[in-house]
Amino acid sequence: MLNRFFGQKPQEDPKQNPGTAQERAERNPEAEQRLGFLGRTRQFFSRMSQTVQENDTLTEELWDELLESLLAADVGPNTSMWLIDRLRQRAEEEQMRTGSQVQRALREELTSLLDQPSPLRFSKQSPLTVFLVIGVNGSGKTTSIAKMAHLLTREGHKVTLAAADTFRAAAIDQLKVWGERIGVPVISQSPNSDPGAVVYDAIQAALTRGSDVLIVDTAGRLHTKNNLMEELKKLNKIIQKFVPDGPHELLIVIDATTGQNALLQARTFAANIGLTGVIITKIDGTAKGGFAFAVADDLGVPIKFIGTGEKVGDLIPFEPKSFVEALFT
Ligand SMILES: Nc1nc2c(ncn2[C@@H]2O[C@H](COP(=O)(O)OP(=O)(O)OP(=O)(O)O)[C@@H](O)[C@H]2O)c(=O)[nH]1
Repeated sequence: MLNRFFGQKPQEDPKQNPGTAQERAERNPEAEQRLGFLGRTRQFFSRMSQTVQENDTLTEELWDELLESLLAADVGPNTSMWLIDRLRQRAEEEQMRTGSQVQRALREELTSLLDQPSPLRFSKQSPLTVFLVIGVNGSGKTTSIAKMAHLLTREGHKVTLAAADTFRAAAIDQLKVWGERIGVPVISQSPNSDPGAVVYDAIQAALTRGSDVLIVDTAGRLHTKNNLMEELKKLNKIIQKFVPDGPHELLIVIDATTGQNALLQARTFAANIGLTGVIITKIDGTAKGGFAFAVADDLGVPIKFIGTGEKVGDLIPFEPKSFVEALFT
C-alpha cells in the first residue's frame, strides 16, 4: 500500500525503498552529503506522495491534491498548472492506470523542465573570463560571489573580484572581508564611485596579475529597470574594450525563501538584460526546493548553482537529474 500513487513497493531495491537518511548515507555517503540540504524538501515531496496515495484511482481529487502539493512546494502557479495539464494529457494518451506510471511521467517532466546541466561559460579567445552578478540586497549575492571564487580557485583558476556595487559602503566592505578570508584580491573604490571605473580598474588589475577569472559584484537594483539596463550597458562596453567576447555570464542571485515574489521581479528583467544563469540561494532553509522548477520554467535560463548554507563551501553546481532523483528517493 505504501505510495500507491508514486508506485513504491516495500522491497529491497534501494531506488524503490530509500530507507532512513542513515541507511542512505551508508549506501552512498558522498551523494547523501551533497544532497543532504534537500532533507526538508524531500520530506515534503514524500508527504506529497503519501497524500496522493490515499486515492485509489486517477480521480479529479487526485489531480487537485497534486496541484495543491506542487503549489505548496513552491513550484509556482504557472508551472504547477502546466505540469498538471501535461500529466493529464499524457495519462490519457498513454492510457496510464497506475500511480507508478504517473510518478515516472512526473519525474520525467520535472527533469525536462530543468533542462541540461549548464556549466559556467569561459572565454575561448581571451585570457580573461568575466562574470557579472546581479541580485537584490540580502539575496545572498555577496556570499555567492565569494563561494564561486572559492570554488573556482580550488579548481585551479586565478580569480579577482570587483566590488562594483558601490551604492552601499557595507557591500564593499563585506566583499573585502570575504576576499581576505578566501585569499582572493578585491578591487574597490570609495562608496558611490562609478561602477564603471571599478570594473575598469579591476580588469587592469586582473590582467596584470594574470587572473583568468574576474567576478563583478554589480548593484543590480532590480526595481529600476532602466537604471539596471543602463548600468549593464556601460559595464559591457568597458569590459568589451579589453575582453571582446565578454561578459561571459550574467548571473542573477535569487533567494529561495522569498519565493514567487523574487521570481516576479526577476522575470521582468530576464528577457531584457540577457541573463545567462541563476544562482538560487538559501534552498537549505526551506522545504520548498520546488522553487527551482518555477525558476527554470519562468525565467527560461539555466540554474547554475545552488547555495546550500552560509559557509564558503556551501555552493554546488546544479545537476538537474540528481536534483530530481534526490527528491524522489
Ligand atoms: N542558509 C543560507 N544562508 C545564506 C546563503 N547564501 C547567503 N546566505 C546568508 O544570507 C545573508 C545575506 O547574504 P549576503 O551575501 O550578505 O547578501 P547580499 O545579497 O550581498 O546582500 P547585501 O549584503 O544586503 O547587499 C547572509 O547572512 C548570508 O550568510 C545560503 O545559500 N544559505
